[in-house]
Amino acid sequence: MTNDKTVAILGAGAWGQALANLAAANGHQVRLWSRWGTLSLEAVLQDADIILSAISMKGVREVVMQVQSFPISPDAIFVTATKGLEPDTTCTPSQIWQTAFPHHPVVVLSGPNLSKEIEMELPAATAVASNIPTAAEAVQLVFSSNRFRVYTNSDPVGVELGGTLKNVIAIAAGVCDGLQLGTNAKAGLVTRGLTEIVRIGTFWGAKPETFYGLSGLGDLLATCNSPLSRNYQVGYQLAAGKTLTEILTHLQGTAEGVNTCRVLIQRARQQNIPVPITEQVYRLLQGEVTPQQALDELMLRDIKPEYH
Ligand SMILES: NC(=O)C1=CN([C@@H]2O[C@H](COP(=O)(O)OP(=O)(O)OC[C@H]3O[C@@H](n4cnc5c(N)ncnc54)[C@H](OP(=O)(O)O)[C@@H]3O)[C@@H](O)[C@H]2O)C=CC1
Ligand SMILES: O=C(CO)COP(=O)(O)O
Repeated sequence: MTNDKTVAILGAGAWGQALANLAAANGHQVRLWSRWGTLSLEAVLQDADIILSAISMKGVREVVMQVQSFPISPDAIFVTATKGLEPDTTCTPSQIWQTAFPHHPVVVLSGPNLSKEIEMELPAATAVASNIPTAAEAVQLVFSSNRFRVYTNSDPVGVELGGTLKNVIAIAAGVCDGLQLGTNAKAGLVTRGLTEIVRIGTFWGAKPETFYGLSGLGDLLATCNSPLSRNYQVGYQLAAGKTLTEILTHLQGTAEGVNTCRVLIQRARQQNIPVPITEQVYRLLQGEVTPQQALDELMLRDIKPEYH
């Protein structure tokens, strides 16, 4: 390859490692950083063309502040692959990166990308979105291969929110399967979940069509149907009667939907956006309702037109 890039990947969790492997397989020089690793953050960042964060939401701001204290290439492109919302500010990860680095392009990478399948070298597709088309195209080139098809997209807000908001619906889908409610119920839930995502996302500035693409519908299909999804697993185990504390103690990796649901409810209530599924997931996570009560609440809401 003639156009090799130096790629710094921050976060050596499941997703950071999978993305590092994809870039390395394309011949790029990859430096993977974890707070427990042997490489210093300063060394990882030095002269990097691409700085990709796969840090879980709870660590994003802390890592952003650390990165700010080291020299980086003036041409560096930031990529965020985190799917979450910050509790206190309700900011998305890309907003945090962009505010900290206003003179650098920020690209959002999101799609139906269960990391275990990608590590098994199964084919997958994703979207890279930015307001700066050349930045998205540069990131597309770094990760594209015969097993990872990368599409550019010009709606970073929508792509980021698609990947983030679907985690709440994936928890609900896990509950649906855990209660053995059947295929009709699941189809109804996921479809109305998408309506809810479009409603919130467009209110927050995204283009509606983005949610019918890879990071919205695509990621909903993946996470609402796969036991590999940690968010789905949370819902499935809640349906089996486990407490959230028990589930999170034994869960491998991060289920961002738990935190996202709380942030989402806070913001949706402030802004009067109807989010009935998210509301029931929230009450379930708070221990205020049982899975069966949450289902009954959803089914017995006031009847209404489908499009309203
Ligand atoms: N796994 C997947 O299939 C996919 C995940 N994602 C998203 O990517 C993000 C990461 O997910 P995943 O890799 O699965 O999660 P993991 O829990 O496996 O990894 C989280 C990573 O964040 C790091 N981290 C968290 N807090 C800090 C901090 N304060 N300082 C430094 N590092 C920190 C962890 O470091 P340490 O190990 O040192 O704790 C770890 O490297 C999530 O937002 C997730 O939604 C997106 C697409 C696919
Ligand atoms: O976002 C993901 C796949 O696209 C990963 O889903 P989970 O975080 O639920 O495992």
